[in-house]
Amino acid sequence: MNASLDILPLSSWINTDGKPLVIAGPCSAETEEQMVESAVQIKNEGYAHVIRAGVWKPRTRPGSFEGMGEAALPWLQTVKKETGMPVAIEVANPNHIELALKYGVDILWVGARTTVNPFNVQELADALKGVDVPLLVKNPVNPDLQLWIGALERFNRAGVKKLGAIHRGFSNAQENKFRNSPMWPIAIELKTLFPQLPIIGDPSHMAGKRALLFELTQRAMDLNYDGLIIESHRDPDKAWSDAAQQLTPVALGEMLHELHVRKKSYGDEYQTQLEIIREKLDHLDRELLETLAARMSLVEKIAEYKRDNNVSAYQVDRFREILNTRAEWGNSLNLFPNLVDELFKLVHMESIRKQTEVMNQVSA
Ligand SMILES: O=C(O)C(=O)C[C@]1(C(=O)O)C=C[C@@H](O)C=C1
Repeated sequence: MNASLDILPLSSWINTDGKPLVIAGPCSAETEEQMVESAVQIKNEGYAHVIRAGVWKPRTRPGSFEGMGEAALPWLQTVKKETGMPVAIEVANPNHIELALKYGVDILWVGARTTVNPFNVQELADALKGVDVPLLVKNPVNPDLQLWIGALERFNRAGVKKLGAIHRGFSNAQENKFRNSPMWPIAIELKTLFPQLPIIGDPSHMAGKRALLFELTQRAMDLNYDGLIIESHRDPDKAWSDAAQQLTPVALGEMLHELHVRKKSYGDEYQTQLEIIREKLDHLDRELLETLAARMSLVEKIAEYKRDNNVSAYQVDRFREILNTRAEWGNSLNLFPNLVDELFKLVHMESIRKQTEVMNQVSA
């Protein structure tokens, strides 16, 4: 894909002493007292760099608490005064941006339900022209990487260089363990395309419940995310929104303490050892591809034979047999069953594509 983003590194706009950025705070700003008390407790735990709060809440259905709106913004000024920490809120329209800037909000984020709509995103981007404020863009609710990239591009083209992405997971069509499925490969692909783009994990919205927070947070660290945005409330069970997924500031501190924060690399000796193993991997990958290419030429041979005899490309019985035997072989080699299953489904799809191409070739 031909795309590029001209962005500044995270460390140029916030100092985290080389640690992952931690943005913590209540789902919603409910009262000034709740906001300040939650923020002071978070500050006292010593792990967070930024206090978050929801001021305007996009809710699935009307009637639930939709945020305190502008009234909550002076409370965030009090939070800044009491803690000395920067504050971050979600914005969904140009008016939100204007108010956030008027009240000195330090970092903005765009929610998943906004990222999904390019008209909306463009309006926000236009409102941010000439404004020097860091902006984090949540993934769209649907698993569409292009839409996520499109939103990042719109902001970047409007001149937003202090830019990052928040991975909050994707809406589930069916019952799922997670409130929003992480679908990690989508975020990995984003990072692969834009290595300089900071990625912040949002385990709270992926999890939907406290019990799942740790595994998601650890996974984000294992994938070398640049930071975390986590909901924390002085009294989570009494929270006006997202009660089940919020942690007390102390519980959040305990959870972060348990976390293994991974490094990107580790010294010369480590690097030398790694290079030796990577060389072996290069060799094996090359062999893997040569084997695949040899397999494809046999598949092509079958295609010609099938074409001459007018036989269909797809052979269900043979494909089922392939899946079963390869699953057994994989099992005996200690390979993860999904890997073997998906690999052969992918290889088979390519066989079908190639065979239909060969079989439908108009002869010269
Ligand atoms: O065995 C065949 O008939 C093939 O064409 C090969 C192959 C394969 O890739 O292994 C491809 C398509 C069929 O559906 C089944 C198997």
